[in-house]
Amino acid sequence: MAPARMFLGGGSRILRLVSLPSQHRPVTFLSRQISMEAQSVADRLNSSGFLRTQGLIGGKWIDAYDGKTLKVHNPANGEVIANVSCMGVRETNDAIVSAYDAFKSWSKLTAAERSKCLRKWYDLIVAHKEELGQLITLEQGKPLKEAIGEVSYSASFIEFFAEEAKRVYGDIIPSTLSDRRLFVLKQVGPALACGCTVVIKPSELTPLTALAAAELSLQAGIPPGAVNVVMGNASEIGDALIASPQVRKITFTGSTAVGKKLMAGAAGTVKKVSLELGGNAPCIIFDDADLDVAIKGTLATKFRNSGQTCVCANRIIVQEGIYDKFADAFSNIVQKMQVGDGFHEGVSQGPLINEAAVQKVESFLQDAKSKGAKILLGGKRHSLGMTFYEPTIITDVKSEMLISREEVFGPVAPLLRFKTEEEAINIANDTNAGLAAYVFTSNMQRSWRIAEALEYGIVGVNEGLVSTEVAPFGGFKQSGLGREGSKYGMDEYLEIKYVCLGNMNSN
Ligand SMILES: NC(=O)C1=CN([C@@H]2O[C@H](COP(=O)(O)OP(=O)(O)OC[C@H]3O[C@@H](n4cnc5c(N)ncnc54)[C@H](O)[C@@H]3O)[C@@H](O)[C@H]2O)C=CC1
Ligand SMILES: O=C(O)[C@H](O)CS(=O)(=O)O
Repeated sequence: MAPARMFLGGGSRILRLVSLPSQHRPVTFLSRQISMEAQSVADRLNSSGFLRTQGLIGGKWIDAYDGKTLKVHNPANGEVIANVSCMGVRETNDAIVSAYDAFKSWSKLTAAERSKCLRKWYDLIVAHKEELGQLITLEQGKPLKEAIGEVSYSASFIEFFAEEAKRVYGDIIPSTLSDRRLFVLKQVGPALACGCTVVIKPSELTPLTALAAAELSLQAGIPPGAVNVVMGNASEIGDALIASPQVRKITFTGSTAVGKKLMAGAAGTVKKVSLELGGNAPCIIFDDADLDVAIKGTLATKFRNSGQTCVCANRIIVQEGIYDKFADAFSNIVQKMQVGDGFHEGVSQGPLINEAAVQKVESFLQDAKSKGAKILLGGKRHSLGMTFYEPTIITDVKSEMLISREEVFGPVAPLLRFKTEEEAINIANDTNAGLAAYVFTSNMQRSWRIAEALEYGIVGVNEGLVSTEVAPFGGFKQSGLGREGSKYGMDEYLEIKYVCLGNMNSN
């Protein structure tokens, strides 16, 4: 059985999908240009062997075969944190072979043996959550407290699946004929937990966290080749993984556009595919909502990671009776948020990941204003410069505006207005996305009606932070395929085998 799995997606997210070997080699390097604060953080991480800059193939940290590197920047100040290996097809194919070879032994361990390795990895990650959090803030920009929280949250998936792996049960099927016994086996499962081996491609914007996690997973005793990490030329790597018949499963986290490309490519070798794609979350607020609860929940879902998560509220749809009151109260809270470097105490809004992200926000706001939207708060680049953007609220937003049709993936809260429950549902469902949705109401019956009517894989009722390892995470429509986390997450990595034991009446 060909085992290798491919993971594509954001750096720290990788923690949620897999477990990652090392020869302890002094990690070379750092750019001489980064600022004092980031410098001291980076130096500490470097000296602790945490700052890995090479790819991991067959348990060895290696440079790109042609020596090419790519720069990883600190989005808070644009400075180079590290130069990491810039890999392509050849390295990817070698990583696939490593994973394929490692599968033969790794998959033969019992679930209990694998579970021990994963539990050790979980313990190491938790023991180093400060360092991993610092890496996330360094390369992605989010506030340190939020970054450390993300490490704990991500690690909880390893803990969960280490346990869940031991509960992959099969079935006995009552036979229709007396001379045979029928049963079902379930084989292989979330990533390493159930015996898969993996090739990981973290985002080229945030590879350091995934590499550090691989360092820790090797220390946890996961055998060489079970986990491989390659980064660099995204489409080259992706195409190599997609084309290989040895890769039996693709799990991708990223934009719907790239997800569609990978899904199409996977057809060539009939690979299993899990896709965690783009969102366009509605956040519906009824007149009867507890205003404080609605404000708190909307703030949490809208501005987490400066609006750069797939489950961030993208449209805030407010019933007309509470619209003005909500807009004023929400604006009063949002304007108090502190924008700045994620390492600075009190900062809740870090920079956007890159200039392209800022330009996307600006184009969406331009479109909205040209169609009648009004800026209630913010609406321009922050005085800090770089890719910092002012937390923004716009009103009089309509469904036909770009900001309602696509995810802004930034700190912009568009307020739409509705009259009736039916109108709210129609507005909410009027999109190709279907990942997360939120509703705030004090009416229990209404909350059930809305939750059932919303075409979304995740629904928060009177809550803006709903993600957890124990619940299925994934979307309807073009937001993806399959589920991460929960017992349902196992099914994405399981092959179901039917066995018929015949000739049972002979001695
Ligand atoms: N559903 C979910 O759980 C999540 C979805 N997302 C979505 O991801 C998007 C934002 O993330 P981005 O990194 O900007 O998305 P992106 O699609 O540009 O990049 C995601 C990953 O795909 C890789 N990639 C890009 N082109 C590729 C190709 N041709 N072949 C193979 N790999 C390729 C990138 O290197 C990166 O690692 C948003 O749409 C967001 O909603 C983000 C987080 C979670
Ligand atoms: O990377 C993301 O956007 C996450 O999938 C969202 S969450 O799981 O952190 O809520």
